[in-house]
Amino acid sequence: MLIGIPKEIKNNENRVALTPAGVVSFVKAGHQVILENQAGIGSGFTNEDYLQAGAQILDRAADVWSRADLIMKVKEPVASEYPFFRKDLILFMYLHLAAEPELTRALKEQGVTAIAYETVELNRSLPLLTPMSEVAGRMSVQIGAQLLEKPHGGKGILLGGVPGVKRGKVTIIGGGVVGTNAAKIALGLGADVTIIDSNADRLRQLDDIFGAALQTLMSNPFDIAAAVAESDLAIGAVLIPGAKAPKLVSEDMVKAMKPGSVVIDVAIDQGGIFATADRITTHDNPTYVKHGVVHYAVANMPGAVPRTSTLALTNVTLPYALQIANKGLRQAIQDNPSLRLGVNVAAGSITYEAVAKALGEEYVPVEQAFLAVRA
Ligand SMILES: NC(=O)C1=CN([C@@H]2O[C@H](COP(=O)(O)OP(=O)(O)OC[C@H]3O[C@@H](n4cnc5c(N)ncnc54)[C@H](O)[C@@H]3O)[C@@H](O)[C@H]2O)C=CC1
Ligand SMILES: CC(=O)C(=O)O
Repeated sequence: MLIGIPKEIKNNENRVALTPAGVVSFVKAGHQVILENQAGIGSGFTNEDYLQAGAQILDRAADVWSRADLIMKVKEPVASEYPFFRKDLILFMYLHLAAEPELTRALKEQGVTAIAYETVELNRSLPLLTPMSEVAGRMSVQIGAQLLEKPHGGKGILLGGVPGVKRGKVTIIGGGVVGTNAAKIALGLGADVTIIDSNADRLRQLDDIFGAALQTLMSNPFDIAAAVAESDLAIGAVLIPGAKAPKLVSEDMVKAMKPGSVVIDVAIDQGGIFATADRITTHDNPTYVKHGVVHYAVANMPGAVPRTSTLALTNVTLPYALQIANKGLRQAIQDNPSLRLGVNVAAGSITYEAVAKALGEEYVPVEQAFLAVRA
């Protein structure tokens, strides 16, 4: 198979979908890799590194897209990439389609097979989302702490406090991978941390992990409102796989926060859980102020720490990509139910139920979608 790696073009997205080590694995398995000029440079990998690994470098993105059978990227295609879509193309990358109706339409119209990293599922976990959630969870507190500083628009609070002065309050809504990693860093800084989740078993696990240092709360509007109102930093970390994020924090709840408080909606890639996170921001211009509260809503947070993120992401995506290349797509998804769950669009249909529901469209199981084409 011919695997294509375009350079990421989203704002400040410095990750790349394949490392030179990944190229070696593909080449050893009898495949070819074509890479856009300088695609890896933001992550510290030069053209020379890729050439030595056995890849071919092409100058133009259009050539990579038009020649490859399988395009691996990190982030979802942006509008200028839609013209590259074609019927026999396989895409493997983050897609977040519940929040991307235009992209979904373009994929369906062109008959592309689109596999989303974020819905590949193994033993009730999301192995291709996990490492980036670890990164974003840790970053959320690092960034929140900085935004709370006065020169960054915050109320001038040091999250850990100092002896004789109260520590800052952090509320994390969603206690999965992002939430747990945010809690780790916030507790490490000495903050007063509360995690809210709708899953009682998850709250028990968190209590076992962190002990009395962490306050756990069951998710309901009353407790969310009370916790958010008294937070210096509130973090959105809820996920219902494939679906649009539920708006758990209303505009009134945000209005009840003190001026200079900070909201980091990590779940913005799925639409966000704060009603006031009404736009996606970029690393160039990451914040805006609404009701006196500083909001951060960057959908590609790990793109700012690309060296760590590229290595962590490609560690987990490569084995799945190799299965697609070695067996062909249809055999690979037949043999591996985890990978099958990643197929969001195929043969002109939406093949992931939560995405179809979020967009108000018909859901067609992937086998049926392929059969319809053959018939
Ligand atoms: N902005 C960015 O750059 C990044 C965003 N993300 C996003 O962060 C979000 C969270 O991801 P993960 O932590 O990996 O997901 P996860 O599946 O590990 O955790 C989600 C948690 O939300 C909880 N939850 C579900 N409904 C809830 C409700 N009504 N109230 C409270 N909790 C509820 C679940 O029980 C679960 O513990 C996702 O949208 C993911 O795509 C992840 C990485 C980077
Ligand atoms: C999860 C995701 O969308 C990201 O890492 O950018």
